[in-house]
Amino acid sequence: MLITIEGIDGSGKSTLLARLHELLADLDPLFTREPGATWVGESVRRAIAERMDPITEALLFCADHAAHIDTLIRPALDEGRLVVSDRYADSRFAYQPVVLDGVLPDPLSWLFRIHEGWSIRPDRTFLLVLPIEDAVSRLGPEKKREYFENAAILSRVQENYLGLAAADPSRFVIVDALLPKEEVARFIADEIRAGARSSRRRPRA
Ligand SMILES: Nc1ncnc2c1ncn2[C@@H]1O[C@H](COP(=O)(O)OP(=O)(O)OP(=O)(O)O)[C@@H](O)[C@H]1O
Ligand SMILES: Cc1cn([C@H]2C[C@H](O)[C@@H](COP(=O)(O)O)O2)c(=O)[nH]c1=O
Repeated sequence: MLITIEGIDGSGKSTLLARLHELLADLDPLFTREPGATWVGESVRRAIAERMDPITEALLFCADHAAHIDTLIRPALDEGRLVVSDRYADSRFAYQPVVLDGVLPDPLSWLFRIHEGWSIRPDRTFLLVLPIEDAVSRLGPEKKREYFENAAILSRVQENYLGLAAADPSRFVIVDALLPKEEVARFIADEIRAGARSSRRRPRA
């Protein structure tokens, strides 16, 4: 079963993942992330830091996703393991349309087409949602942030996430990221456990 955790910068994903490691340890999940689970992720970080052109950046994120699926996600799913990824394809569908706005006529369709035929659809996606000003204040001083991490961009990214969730309500679970950390983690851990139990009863398609 493939679970993904999504949300804007500062929504609490890393904090949540650290707690899920403890709460779900008995299920022996593969915890992984994008970008950064493969060496391709290092080129992505470099592209972000150097403000490479947006198409190069988008394609590097996609290359990281392909390598991530090939080397980690597919093998783990084939072994029947639970996989929990901190960011996944929806990060592309939420962030890159903002960065590619004005560069391509229809960035989201372009991104969907690039993923077609090889990406693996998550079984469930938990989307952490919070007011932009809370996310930005959690991120700390402006000069230390990556260029995505400003209120104007994050507000558009969160709108994109909410659009994706509205279009796919059976996959997305929207979670109030202002709730106390422990409440967020326990709610999501319980949902993952319930999903894992029912997927054991169902053969994989
Ligand atoms: N539910 C919460 N309530 C209050 N503060 C929180 C909550 N979750 C996380 N935080 C705090 O918000 C800050 C950002 O959290 P975290 O690094 O987990 O976010 P993130 O989504 O992983 O960000 P990024 O995508 O930029 O890596 C941290 O200081 C963390 O302690
Ligand atoms: C996977 C992915 C990520 N991003 C952005 C989102 C963040 O601002 C940075 C780095 O991710 P982190 O986990 O918060 O450190 O990259 C993106 O724009 N597109 C993507 O596909």
